[in-house]
Amino acid sequence: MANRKFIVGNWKMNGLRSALGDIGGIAKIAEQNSGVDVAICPPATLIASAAAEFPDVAIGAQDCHQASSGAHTGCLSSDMIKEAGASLSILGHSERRADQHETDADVKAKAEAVRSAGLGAIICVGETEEERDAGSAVSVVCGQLSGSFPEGADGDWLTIAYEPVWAIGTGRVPEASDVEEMHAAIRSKLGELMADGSENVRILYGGSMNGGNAAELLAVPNVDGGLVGGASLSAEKFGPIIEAAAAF
Ligand SMILES: O=C[C@H](O)COP(=O)(O)O
Repeated sequence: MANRKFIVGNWKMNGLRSALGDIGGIAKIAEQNSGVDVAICPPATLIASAAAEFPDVAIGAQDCHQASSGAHTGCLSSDMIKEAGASLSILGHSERRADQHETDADVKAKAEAVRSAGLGAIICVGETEEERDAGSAVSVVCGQLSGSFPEGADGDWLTIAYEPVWAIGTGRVPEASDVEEMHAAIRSKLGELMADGSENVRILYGGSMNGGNAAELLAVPNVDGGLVGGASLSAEKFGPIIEAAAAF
């Protein structure tokens, strides 16, 4: 499984019903590049219609509450996103860690809830610019990974996304050597955290990936795909990334 690239679009808080056509366009490109796994994570309001209209592309959520039900106004459970048609959820994105104060413990609980529902999880980790400048990027990211890691995980449903916070939406991308160092550290940490199957966990890079830099980033050892924000919002921009992944 780890030899198939995985390209995931995170639409964040973008997209009304009028954007469903873009998902259709992306689904078509995904179908033409069947050697790549592709998923789109639109806002929760579009999950059901996207999943119904485009059953051949994986649709994911951007978050999920750790509880199965209860007094959590505005939140969605893993069963709810599954019923809507999601097959996976992004968890612990740095924007949620910052804006909603999500902790590693929250992300771990969310991942366990997602697994219980039979969904895939993409757990996000990444350092701030200050942490990188201080030389602590690898220890920060490995610490986040350990703290966010679900109990007893095997490799089949789990993906890790390394997203340096300072590269998200900025047009700045780390040196390939820095990406290589971090992905190797994550791979090694996964080996410590998992009894077996760690080699099957895909590690995505995220942060200003686009059609112009995707091939170089995807060629870095242990980069098994991409988690793409701004460049996933249209088939025109996302297509070249999927096509770059298909070349591996
Ligand atoms: O989840 C996606 C990432 O935050 C990357 O966003 P970006 O591609 O707009 O930099």
